[in-house]
Amino acid sequence: MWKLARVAASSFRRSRWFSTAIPGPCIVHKRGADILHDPWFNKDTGFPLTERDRLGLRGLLPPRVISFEQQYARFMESYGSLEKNTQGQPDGVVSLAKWRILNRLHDRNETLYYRVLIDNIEDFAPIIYTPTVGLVCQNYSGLFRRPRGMYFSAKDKGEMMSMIYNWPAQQVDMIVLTDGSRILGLGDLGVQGIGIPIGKLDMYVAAAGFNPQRVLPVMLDVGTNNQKLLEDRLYLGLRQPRLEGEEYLSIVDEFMEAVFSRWPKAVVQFEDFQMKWAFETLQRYRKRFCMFNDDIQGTAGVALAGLLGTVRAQGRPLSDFVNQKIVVVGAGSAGLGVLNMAIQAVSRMSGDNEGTVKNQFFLLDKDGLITKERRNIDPAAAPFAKDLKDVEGLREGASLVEVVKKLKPHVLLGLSGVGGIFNEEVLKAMRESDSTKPAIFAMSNPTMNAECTAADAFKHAGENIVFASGSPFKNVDLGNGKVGHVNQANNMYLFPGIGLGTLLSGARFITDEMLQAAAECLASYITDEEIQKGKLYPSVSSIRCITAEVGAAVLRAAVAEGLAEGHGDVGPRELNNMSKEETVEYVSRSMWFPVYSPLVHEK
Ligand SMILES: NC(=O)c1ccc[n+]([C@@H]2O[C@H](COP(=O)([O-])OP(=O)(O)OC[C@H]3O[C@@H](n4cnc5c(N)ncnc54)[C@H](O)[C@@H]3O)[C@@H](O)[C@H]2O)c1
Ligand SMILES: O=C(O)C[C@H](O)C(=O)O
Ligand SMILES: [Mg+2]
Repeated sequence: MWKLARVAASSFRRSRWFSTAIPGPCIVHKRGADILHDPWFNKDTGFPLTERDRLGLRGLLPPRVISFEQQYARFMESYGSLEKNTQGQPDGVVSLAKWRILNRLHDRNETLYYRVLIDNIEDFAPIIYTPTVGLVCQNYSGLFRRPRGMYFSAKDKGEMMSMIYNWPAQQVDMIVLTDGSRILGLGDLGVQGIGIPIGKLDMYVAAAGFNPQRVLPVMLDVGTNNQKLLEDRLYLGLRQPRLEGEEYLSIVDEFMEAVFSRWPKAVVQFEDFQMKWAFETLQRYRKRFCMFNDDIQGTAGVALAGLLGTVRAQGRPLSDFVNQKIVVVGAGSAGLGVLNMAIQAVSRMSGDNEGTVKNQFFLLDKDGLITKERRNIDPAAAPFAKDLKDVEGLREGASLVEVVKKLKPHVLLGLSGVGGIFNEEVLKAMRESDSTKPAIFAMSNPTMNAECTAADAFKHAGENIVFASGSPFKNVDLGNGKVGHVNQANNMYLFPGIGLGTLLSGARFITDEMLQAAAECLASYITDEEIQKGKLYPSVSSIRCITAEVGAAVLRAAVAEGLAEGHGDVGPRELNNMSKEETVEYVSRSMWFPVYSPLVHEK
């Protein structure tokens, strides 16, 4: 236990994001106990005596003042005890216990919460984000203690323009919005899906340095089609079937108008919407508002960076991407997003138009290989349907194993939400891949929904593969001192940088060029040496550095397109004059970092 506290305390001091400058004051409009109950301002036992006097806190706290470092070490010690005391208990129980202790800190003292999160991001991301956040959403109505974020329901129609003013912060920079209809691979979780925007925004604070007082998680509760939830007496959402058609869209329209009328410069991320609404809302709003869909666009960039990495892993030049055979399993918002972006990349590399470059990509959904013979094909999937003459020996609806055996693809990429569909037979078939280093991406979340485990991938497809999963797995011990490296192919590598770069650019909307710049930046982040070790993505522990680079790439793309209007004191001319290095420096400097600021009371 002592050891853990020591480790924690030393990582606290080492944090490279710590600024030695005296933090500027923070204006607070409350006094006394109200401050202690506000996690934005609360310092617990850390209030200096002079501040206790100024803010009417004297006598409301035990007399001794505990330093931030000591508070940090104390929390890490409790966390360490919890780890020890829950040893041997089922994974879900342990993860939820860890989530609870972190959540309690989040609700009490945000400065300390974000500091421990930033310094220990590799250990804590799996708790506050994927995969534990999935379990939290499934159990949300029972776990609910305090509200976080805002809830707009179908019953609020006509009220949203005024409701938005109920949010206490003057300024909001980043909003993550869901309607709960496709939470990870867990389906429709209705109002319980609020856990996802909360987790994503925690990553925005930890990875991109958004000020937690300027982020807003939002749930649009338009009902649920999940019968179990509708019958659950504890369920906290509207007990009605989901709104559809124009009724649904009018709710989202009203919300978007309300948000941008109060905070015209905010960035909105759409998250975990079922496919039909994911695509429809993206088309509807992307030219009107500053928004993007993370599942379609963030995922695509992360997958593309990984796909380019697999070309390098084979010792081939990037231009060889155009010759890779890629099988995408899952024709939903994520799978189609990946295909669209990958095809754009091939078309740029080869100079051919998009229509002629689709041949290397193969798409399967729940009914197997999608060909032009498919009846009632989804219009979004139609452009990727294969002509039967281009897939000789395969039929409409061919199974995954048939497809892999026949095509011997370089890459097998799963975004199906179905756990285990890369079974032993499929993985063994990947041994015959035409690639010298076959790639397996089991990108579905959470862990139970991954198309295969890391251990199975290395066991059945061979030690020579490169492997990536959406949720974290431990590296695999291959024996004889060899290690099968596990990459986490998760959109968390991009969305924080997309959000921050966009905000700082002041662009009014997010273009394909900005997203492409983000993906290319991530792809180039990893060195050849790392690639040789099977690494396609950098370590999560360096997520702030990655985000600074990605954010700068997005910002520069906005400048290049003439979209940058600037942010705060930094106008378009200054942005335009910044070199690449200066832009990275500017983005890094703009990141909020958790330290206790002197609180100044103003009526
Ligand atoms: N790693 C990441 O960063 C990341 C990002 C986005 C989504 N995801 C994950 O991807 C999954 C899918 O997300 P989505 O938004 O595309 O969902 P979606 O519901 O829009 O699409 C799912 C697709 O999978 C297909 N499918 C279902 N069963 C199948 C089967 N047995 N074989 C082949 N295909 C099958 C469906 O037909 C559909 O086309 C989810 O688990 C989600 O968590 C991961
Ligand atoms: O939330 C994640 O971990 C990634 C992605 O957005 C998903 O929907 O699975
Ligand atoms: Mg998502």
